[in-house]
Amino acid sequence: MKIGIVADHAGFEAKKQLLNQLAQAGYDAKDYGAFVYDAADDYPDVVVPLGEAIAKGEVNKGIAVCGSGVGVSVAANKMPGVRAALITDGYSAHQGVEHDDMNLICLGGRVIGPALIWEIVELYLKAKYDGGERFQRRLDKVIAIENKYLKP
Ligand SMILES: O=C(CO)[C@H](O)[C@H](O)[C@H](O)COP(=O)(O)O
Repeated sequence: MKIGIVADHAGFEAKKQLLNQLAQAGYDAKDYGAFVYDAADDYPDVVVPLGEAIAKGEVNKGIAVCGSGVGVSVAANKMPGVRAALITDGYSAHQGVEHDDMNLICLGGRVIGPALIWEIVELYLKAKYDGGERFQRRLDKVIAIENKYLKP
């Protein structure tokens, strides 16, 4: 499984810590930026390269961190193929993958601490899409919305 990670300035420290934790746990994680701390960077610029990598299939699961997790999730959900959600608890971290095939988890570096972030990320990465009939029916409806409103 290929993992991609991004953060703006408000998630920069959390990303650094996560990259270490992911490497220690044996995950193949690629950093898509920001590569230097810049208090004036903007979450849409930061999340787009990861959204593109998800859309192209270069990344199976993404992690995006900003201050609240709201900005990156709003921006990323404008990109076809990206199913992003702001997650603050363990249940949603795995259920979002199992039921909804979430492929980008968005976290608030100013909201939740490092221990909870890692607990959430581990649950997210270990979870697999269930693929059951009702989940696929709903996902197909989400894809139909995407095709109607997001694609030219
Ligand atoms: O948290 C966010 C909103 O959802 C943004 O992504 C930014 O991290 C936040 O707005 C940054 O705030 P700052 O005052 O510019 O540091």
